[in-house]
Amino acid sequence: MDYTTPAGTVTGVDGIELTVPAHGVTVLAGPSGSGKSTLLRVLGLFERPTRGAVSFRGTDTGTLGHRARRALRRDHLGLVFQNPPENLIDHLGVGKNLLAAAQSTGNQADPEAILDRLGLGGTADWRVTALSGGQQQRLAFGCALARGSAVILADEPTSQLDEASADLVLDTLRLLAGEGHAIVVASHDDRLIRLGDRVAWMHDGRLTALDEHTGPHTERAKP
Ligand SMILES: Nc1ncnc2c1ncn2[C@@H]1O[C@H](COP(=O)(O)OP(=O)(O)OP(=O)(O)O)[C@@H](O)[C@H]1O
Repeated sequence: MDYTTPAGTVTGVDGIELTVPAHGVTVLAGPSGSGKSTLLRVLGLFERPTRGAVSFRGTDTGTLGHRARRALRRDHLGLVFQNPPENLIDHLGVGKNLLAAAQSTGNQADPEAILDRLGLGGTADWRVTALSGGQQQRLAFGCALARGSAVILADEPTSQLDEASADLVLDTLRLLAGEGHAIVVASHDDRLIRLGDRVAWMHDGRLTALDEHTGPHTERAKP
């Protein structure tokens, strides 16, 4: 993925070969500037790669037109940004955010049931601004659930949160992965890296190691 800048061409990621399984948590890890967010945007079909291909369930998304890509993104992919308020519609209440998310894909959703599962029971009538950052972030994952997103992509979802709120987001990721969603998350957070079923280590825009994790979650060393 190349970017044209006043200083010349900058390569965000290059030569990445990665298969994201339909279930479990895949963490994109690596230092700042290693290409995690770029890869997430390419996987989330927000950017077309300059070279190479991104396939979803066997379809090369490069062969799709703009509308078909947008429909695929809307119906199957949920993106959760780093900054909690960016993920929500602030003039709608908590429950209405979930309903709006479900309606955007023609899905049926039970806001109360989703809120209960996320530990946010009883907040359906609250304004989203009355929720803490961690609660807003969990609601953003709830919106991806309401949309019925098979793949949920999240960029540094714990970086703006205190430790206790981040813990609750980690619980939410475990819950979603346990319910059969594919989670792809870019993060520096060691606890999130330990939670991953697989960790794609990145450096200078390249994939340097893929750490598959099959047993109970344990500490893992950075390559
Ligand atoms: N829109 C853009 N225009 C120009 N260069 C970009 C753009 N997006 C990313 N880059 C460049 O691509 C490289 C990878 O950036 P990226 O943001 O993907 O890294 P990152 O690992 O997510 O970093 P961080 O952890 O700091 O968010 C960097 O050199 C960055 O400057």
